[in-house]
Amino acid sequence: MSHTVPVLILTGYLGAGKTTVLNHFLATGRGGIGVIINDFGDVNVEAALVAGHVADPVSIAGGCLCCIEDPAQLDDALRTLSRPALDLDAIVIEGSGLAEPPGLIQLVLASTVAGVRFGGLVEVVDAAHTAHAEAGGWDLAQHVRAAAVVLLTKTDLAQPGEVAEVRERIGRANPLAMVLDAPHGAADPRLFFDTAERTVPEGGQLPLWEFGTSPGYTHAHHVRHRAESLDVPAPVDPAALADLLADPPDAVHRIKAVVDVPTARGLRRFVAHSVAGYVCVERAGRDPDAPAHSVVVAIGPAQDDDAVRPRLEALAPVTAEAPVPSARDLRRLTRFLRG
Ligand SMILES: Nc1nc2c(ncn2[C@@H]2O[C@H](COP(=O)(O)OP(=O)(O)OP(=O)(O)O)[C@@H](O)[C@H]2O)c(=O)[nH]1
Repeated sequence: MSHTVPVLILTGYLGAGKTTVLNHFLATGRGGIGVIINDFGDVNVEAALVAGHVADPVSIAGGCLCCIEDPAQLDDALRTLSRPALDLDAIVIEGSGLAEPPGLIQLVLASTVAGVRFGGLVEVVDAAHTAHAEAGGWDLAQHVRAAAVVLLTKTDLAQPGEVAEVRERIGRANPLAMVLDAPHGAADPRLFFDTAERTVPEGGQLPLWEFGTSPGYTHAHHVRHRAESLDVPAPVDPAALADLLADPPDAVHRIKAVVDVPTARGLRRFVAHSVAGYVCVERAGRDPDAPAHSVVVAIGPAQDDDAVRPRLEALAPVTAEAPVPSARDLRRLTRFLRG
């Protein structure tokens, strides 16, 4: 049989921890891994969050892969990454936070690229924010049903009893899935390969592909979400950003930002995340000669009244002439720094 590269699908609601799992996997795993990333918004921020761990993540932005009508973009990416010269052990597709697992599986199964095969689906579930995700239209049962492995993140933030309850609900929806705690993405990378190995079912094994081809499955377009973004050649106001992250408009579940902030010692770059108002900020390196650049994306269930745009616009531009933010304003952002 000719060699085919397994394609693993990584799904999970907005901010569940997919990139964290992927980065942990890439940092601790062995072998060559190709990565395909799908951003829901037009601004391609996800690749920057994975970059540094992998040579060239292939990025598909501007919409959910599971909704695209023309799969050529995905096939192009799979064709590129499955070239024998690259000799990759696996390809991981990180779905956007809105991707429906069956839709993605279907897409991989329907791929015309001869060098790949479907290698299983790993669903990442944020154990601390399921209620918020469900309020946004995410459906736990629907998401875990097609998974071979379910990874529970944010177990460190969950209330007592919350993790057990989520586990129990997952068990009811998909008794055959392997459910594992993966705080801060810490899952054994071998799992991914094992998942790939288990795609040919033996006695009772979940026939994963059926979820992608089941005649009973019609792609229900996910609850309409809106991504608003700010992409400016300028630094942002750290205090306004801290306020937005910690107290986002109701319609926003997820914010991710890669921003420059002016300080007394020049521009500093930060990566910031907010999931249901839970904030995490990290420092990032920047080329001192590079011009200022800030990207902020806010995503959530669409609502008619737009409270999001003005909050984004309030972040920037911070011009070269503007006074450097006070140490107090800077601390409002840096108090969320991890470690
Ligand atoms: N405390 C805690 N934070 C976590 C854990 N896993 C992920 N995070 C944080 O949650 C935030 C979102 O994580 P990501 O990995 O970017 O989530 P994602 O699912 O890729 O996000 P989208 O691509 O926007 O859907 C980041 O700040 C992570 O550091 C965890 O187990 N515990």
